[in-house]
Amino acid sequence: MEVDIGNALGSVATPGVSRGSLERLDERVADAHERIEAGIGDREHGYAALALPETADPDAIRAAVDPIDCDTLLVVGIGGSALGAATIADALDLDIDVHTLDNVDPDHTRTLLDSLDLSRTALHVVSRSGTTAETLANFLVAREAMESAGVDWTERTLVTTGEEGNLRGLAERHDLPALDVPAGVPGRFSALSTVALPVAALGGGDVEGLLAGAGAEAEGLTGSLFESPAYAYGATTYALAQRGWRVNAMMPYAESLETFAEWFAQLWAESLGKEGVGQLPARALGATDQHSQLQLYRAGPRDAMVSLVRPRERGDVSIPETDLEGLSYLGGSSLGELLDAEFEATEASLAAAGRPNVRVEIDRVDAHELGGLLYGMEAACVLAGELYLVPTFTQPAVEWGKRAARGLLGGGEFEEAAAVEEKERLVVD
Ligand SMILES: O=P(O)(O)OC[C@H]1O[C@](O)(CO)[C@@H](O)[C@@H]1O
Repeated sequence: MEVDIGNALGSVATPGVSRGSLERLDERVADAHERIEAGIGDREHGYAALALPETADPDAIRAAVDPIDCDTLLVVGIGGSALGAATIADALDLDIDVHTLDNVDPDHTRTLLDSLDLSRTALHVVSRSGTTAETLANFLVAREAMESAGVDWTERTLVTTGEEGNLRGLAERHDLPALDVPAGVPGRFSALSTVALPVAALGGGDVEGLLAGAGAEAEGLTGSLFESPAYAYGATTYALAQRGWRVNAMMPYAESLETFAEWFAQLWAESLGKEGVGQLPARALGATDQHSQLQLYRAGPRDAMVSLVRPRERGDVSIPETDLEGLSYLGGSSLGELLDAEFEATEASLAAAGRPNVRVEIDRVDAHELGGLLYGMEAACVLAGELYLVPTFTQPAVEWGKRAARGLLGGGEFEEAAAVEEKERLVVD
């Protein structure tokens, strides 16, 4: 990935980041890089994610999926246990249909299961903890649907999970093919592992290409934001947040990268949102959200930076010549040219309003470039966590709600459940 931070500088954005500040910040980047390298080398919790280009084992993943013959894959997982696979499936041309069950909306789950030929569908059930309620509930519902359809689910279910937990027990009891989640890799950093790569392996995708792209980005991690695109992105977004730009709108200009923005949102929010700091990741899509969100990013509170992402190469569709009044300027050009013009125009429009934005470019949306983009954003996030001085690899704040929900469902005594009952009420209807 290539990162252009020109429109984050003080000469463009108000407030922006001066070159002097970037140079001073680069001293901290050098220290942080040493810390990160040491963590990678020692396979420390969290940092181990940045070793995946070396440690992931495509052959083991392929061996696990080889027995499974399907036209459709249903990924049953949530958060980091689903978003990586969904991003890969959305971006790459796979020869299977991929659906994700990453919520417990009864209508959606029912409609999706009813729409599938379950005899040609495989399940990939993914949970690092092996205890996540939504994932296990959806698995039980999907399994029952397969049984009702007379389909032997044990023939078509792959599991990725930790050493312990309900899911591990289930896999052993039914002798299901099971992959281990990589040690020391939090869910949101696990796209390039046994958590998400099976979708590429099952769908004829280029698993080695994904890892090679990530590896190339890893080689680019030097101790300076002026040399490493990932660190340039991580350091600049941090510096902008310090100057009040607390929202980061991730805006890819490719439909195939829409889910990437969702994946990025978990990475950025769950890693950096703690101890009162962090940046709110907003999901946007270019050019579509120029016609919905851009007004706010250009003229709303001075708190939103925009990250514009695009592939330099893409297929294209020419726009037919027309003599329709006012449209002849479009005739003879192409949708790709229009999209690129929109990208550059939006970038310039934000700059003209003194609103910071960062450009992220990849050559094209393929396995290699996607691997590099995912890895680059993970490394950017790890660096930003070092600069924010927060524990990047934990997410303690999500546990309160889990205990409350479990208590409400009779899954044990939890004071949080009681707090739900005591909700303050001022109902207007
Ligand atoms: O893989 P698991 O343990 O089911 O967790 C799913 C997701 O839930 C979280 O723990 C948040 O609740 C995320 O960090 C994680 O990606």
